[in-house]
Amino acid sequence: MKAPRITDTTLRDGAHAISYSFTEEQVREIVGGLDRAGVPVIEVSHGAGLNASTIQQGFSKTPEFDLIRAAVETAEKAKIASLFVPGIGTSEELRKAAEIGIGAIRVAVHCTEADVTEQYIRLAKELGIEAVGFLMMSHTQPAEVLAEQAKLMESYGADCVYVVDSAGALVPQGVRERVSALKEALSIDVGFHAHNNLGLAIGNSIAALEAGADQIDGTVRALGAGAGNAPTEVLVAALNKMDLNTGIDLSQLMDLSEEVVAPIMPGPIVIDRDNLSSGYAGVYNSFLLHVRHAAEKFDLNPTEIMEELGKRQAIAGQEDWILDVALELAKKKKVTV
Ligand SMILES: CC[C@H](O)CC(=O)C(=O)O
Ligand SMILES: [Mn+2]
Repeated sequence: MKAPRITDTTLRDGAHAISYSFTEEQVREIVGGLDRAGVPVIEVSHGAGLNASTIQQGFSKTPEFDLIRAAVETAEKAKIASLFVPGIGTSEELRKAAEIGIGAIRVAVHCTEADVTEQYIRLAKELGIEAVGFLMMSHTQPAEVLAEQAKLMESYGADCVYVVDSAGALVPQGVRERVSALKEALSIDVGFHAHNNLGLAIGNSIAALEAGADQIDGTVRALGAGAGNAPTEVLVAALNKMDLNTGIDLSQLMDLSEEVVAPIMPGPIVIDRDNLSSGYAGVYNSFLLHVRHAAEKFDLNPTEIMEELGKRQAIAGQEDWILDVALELAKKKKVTV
């Protein structure tokens, strides 16, 4: 097994957990710490990607291009990446981010919709930056389907394709099957992005590595949507124990986690009832904040909404279903009372 390339996405996936409130100062501090520790790729953007600061996705406190510029100015060695969801972001934002100096774009789509990434993966390559395909909600499809979708991304010029466990619903066997299928089908890198709803973010990342994954995501102190991600510092510690040297300084990462990231967090990331029910029902983690708001508004338990979204197989981009579901559940309750 070889050491993976680590991408830290605290400043992107973590934004979901703190209502998109990162400031330029926080970005400079976190990028500085990650860069000094030797993390090679740092992702910065709205949690739902470029141009996602909207009423549907949640408004950013600071314009994202200011955050991306701060990151690019701060990083001395690390490559700055951003996330891009076709339809939320447009070519204009992708060009602007490249102009500011990002070195990679991760193009994220539901895992059966690789065809909509073509235009953006090709544009990224024209702009001279790395292009990564991000197959979200990968638990919903069998390995063969994911491999076909990943092959499409490779044919558009992607440098890597990720299996993304958006709902934290996969177990190690499922991760192994999916990563192995992509490794067999592709000649580019394969990555894995975990969420911790079933307490398996680190275990699943190790399973991905055993199946040949080349790139793995983490977030400092697990700061990410819902149940959070694989904590980058824990991942590095586990890899060290496995004699896989990522070149990342563990003690600097632990300091960053304790002294810089923890104070920003409203509380520790835990697998509470909402997060466990979301992973168990296979619901997208980024829905959590919106589900909690809807539950409060309609006096419901967030778990009821999660279970119904799971039954309806809601995917990224269907945030508007959350209110519909909550309204329907509230009406039903009134009728039965
Ligand atoms: C498109 C936003 C989303 O949070 C991407 C991601 O990290 C995931 O699907 O897990
Ligand atoms: Mn995520």
